[in-house]
Amino acid sequence: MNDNISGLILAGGRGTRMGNVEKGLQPFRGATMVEHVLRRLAPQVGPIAINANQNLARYGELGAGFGALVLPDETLGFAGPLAGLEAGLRYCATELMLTAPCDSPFLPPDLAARLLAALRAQDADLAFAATEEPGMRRQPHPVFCLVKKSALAQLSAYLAGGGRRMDGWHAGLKAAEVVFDDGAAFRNINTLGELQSLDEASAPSLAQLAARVAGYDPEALPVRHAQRIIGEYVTPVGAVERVALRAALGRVLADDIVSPISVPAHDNSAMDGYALRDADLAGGDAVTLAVAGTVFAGRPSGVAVGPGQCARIMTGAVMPPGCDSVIAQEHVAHATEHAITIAPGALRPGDNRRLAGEDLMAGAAALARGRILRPADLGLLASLGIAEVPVRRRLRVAFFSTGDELRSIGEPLDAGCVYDSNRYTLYGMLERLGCDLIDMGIVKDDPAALEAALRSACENADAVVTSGGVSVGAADYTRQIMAKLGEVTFWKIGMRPGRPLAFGRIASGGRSAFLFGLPGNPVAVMVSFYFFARAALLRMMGAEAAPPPPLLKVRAQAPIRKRPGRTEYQRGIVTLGDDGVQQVRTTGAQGSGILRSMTEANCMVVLHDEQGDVAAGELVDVMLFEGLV
Ligand SMILES: Nc1nc2c(c(=O)[nH]1)N[C@H]1C(S)=C(S)[C@@H](COP(=O)(O)OP(=O)(O)OC[C@H]3O[C@@H](n4cnc5c(N)ncnc54)[C@H](O)[C@@H]3O)O[C@H]1N2
Ligand code: MOO
Ligand SMILES: [Mg+2]
Repeated sequence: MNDNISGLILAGGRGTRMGNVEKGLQPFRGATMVEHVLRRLAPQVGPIAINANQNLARYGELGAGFGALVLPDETLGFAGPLAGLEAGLRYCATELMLTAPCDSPFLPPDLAARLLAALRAQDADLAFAATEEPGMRRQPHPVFCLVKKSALAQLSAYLAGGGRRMDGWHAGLKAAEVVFDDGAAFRNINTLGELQSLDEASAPSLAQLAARVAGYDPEALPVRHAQRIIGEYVTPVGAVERVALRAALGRVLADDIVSPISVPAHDNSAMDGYALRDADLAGGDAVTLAVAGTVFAGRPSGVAVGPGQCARIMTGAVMPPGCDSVIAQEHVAHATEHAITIAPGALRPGDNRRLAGEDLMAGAAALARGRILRPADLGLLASLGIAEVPVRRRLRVAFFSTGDELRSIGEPLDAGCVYDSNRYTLYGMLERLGCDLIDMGIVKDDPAALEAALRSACENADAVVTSGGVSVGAADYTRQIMAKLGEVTFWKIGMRPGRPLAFGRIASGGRSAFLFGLPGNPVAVMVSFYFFARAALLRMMGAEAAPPPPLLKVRAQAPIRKRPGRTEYQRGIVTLGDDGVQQVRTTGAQGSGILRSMTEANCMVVLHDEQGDVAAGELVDVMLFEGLV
């Protein structure tokens, strides 16, 4: 650390190349971009600050652990990095200041030391980094700059004259250019695509993940193993946006919310009644107290209550100093405007007093990141006075059906054809997860059409969900094309329905997307979605804290046939038995083409791998379709 150098992270831009997202706050390898820069820069400098013009509170929270202050530009209108440099230099209390942009998570650990050495050696006013790669022209990086505070006057004059060039302001000052040989260290991340691909570069391949599963057999893979591999392979999308409180319903919270205030802010009354001092009730006899005044909700208490006195108080009104409890007005033995009488034992010390912070204490964790915001969460955030929340951007999911036999609604149903229902169930399931959808219609069993559809889906979405063609039929080209476009694996899962499943990642046009190739049978597609795709998509949405729906134990109303060695998801109907206890029966025929079984059911009966036939009265696991919230 060099106490003679202040650090300044430049995060004041508008991130236009990232689609106006706040660059410094984008998640990257388990932290935000600005945190990566803080971690690298803080050890090289003394005081450190972040120049930002939006989301100041969030930068403040992230910087707090490094003792970093947040400095907005003093010039209006996003004048570029020089305005940040000016704000930093004005504030700077050391001889020198070192700047780095917030989108350079790999900056060199010896940046300060090397720039300082050159600045001293050449007796320069500033020193900045440059890189030289074999066969390329030398590239200056003027935002990685060590500059003397004394350069402030020249900078301010340049800005006042309308100048904006990072490499133009110091004409006339002595500048040292320091060549670093590690170009990658100065790599800045300009687009969300770059951010994502760098994040992915460190991820294990599907084959590596499969190798970690003991006894891995793609032809007979237990459900839990497939779920694990999928969960480890998918990665969350990075981008974060801030939305108004109401718009956050159903969205994934991107950051922990710490309570900025205590709720309630003051001790207050839980009843309309009289606030009093517990000491006055100590005798064990009936007590008469003089009414010293009245306290209404929404105002400071303003009433002094001495020994032998009480105050008339309304629900929610601030407790007067010295008062410990409240007696509800209907529990007072006798009351006039001026005095009340309380019978012995009518009240215990502390009754009906709500303590300041009993709901939430200032500084306490209110909501954890990764949570899907529900109605109660909106209310809780409102109670904290929070108007806007950071949420992950919506996941973009492209989906289509495959098969020559499929017809769209409105088309005549030719001989041997069926209407495409999977696209509608998929639409419903994806919409309920809160994804942005790209419905790509029906794609024929034709290699060129399939390839074009998969490429386009991959270039426009984070995830691609298809149905059909993943089994072994002669016209199923889907597998072949999927495998051609990326790392895709084809499993036979030990389950029913939903045995065949394709999963992986495909790439096209410099973009990649996770692929879920679900089986074509109308029940199989839903079961595969619920038990594989759903959790994976939630993870991609950043919803780590969203718990899976619970399994409940319910009594089987009749025997259920089940073959050991595979997981069965039978469609069930939970009802209330005559004895008032819940019971479940199956919907009857469980064929994976019988979609009616899904509409009749209100739950899935989950029969695990090792389970065999179920006797009437035995408890089975069920997962209810409808959640309350
Ligand atoms: N020899 C084998 N045959 C099959 C196996 C197997 O292991 N060996 N697995 C069976 C299982 S289990 C399933 S599930 C299906 C899955 O097949 P595909 O994913 O290849 O799907 P398709 O052949 O395209 O279609 C199956 C079935 O579903 C109907 N379908 C497809 N898409 C839709 C849609 N969008 N809307 C409505 N119905 C749809 C399609 O007409 C077929 O009847 O393979 C078994 N065979
Ligand atoms: O198991 Mo398939 O998925 O019959 O429907
Ligand atoms: Mg097939």
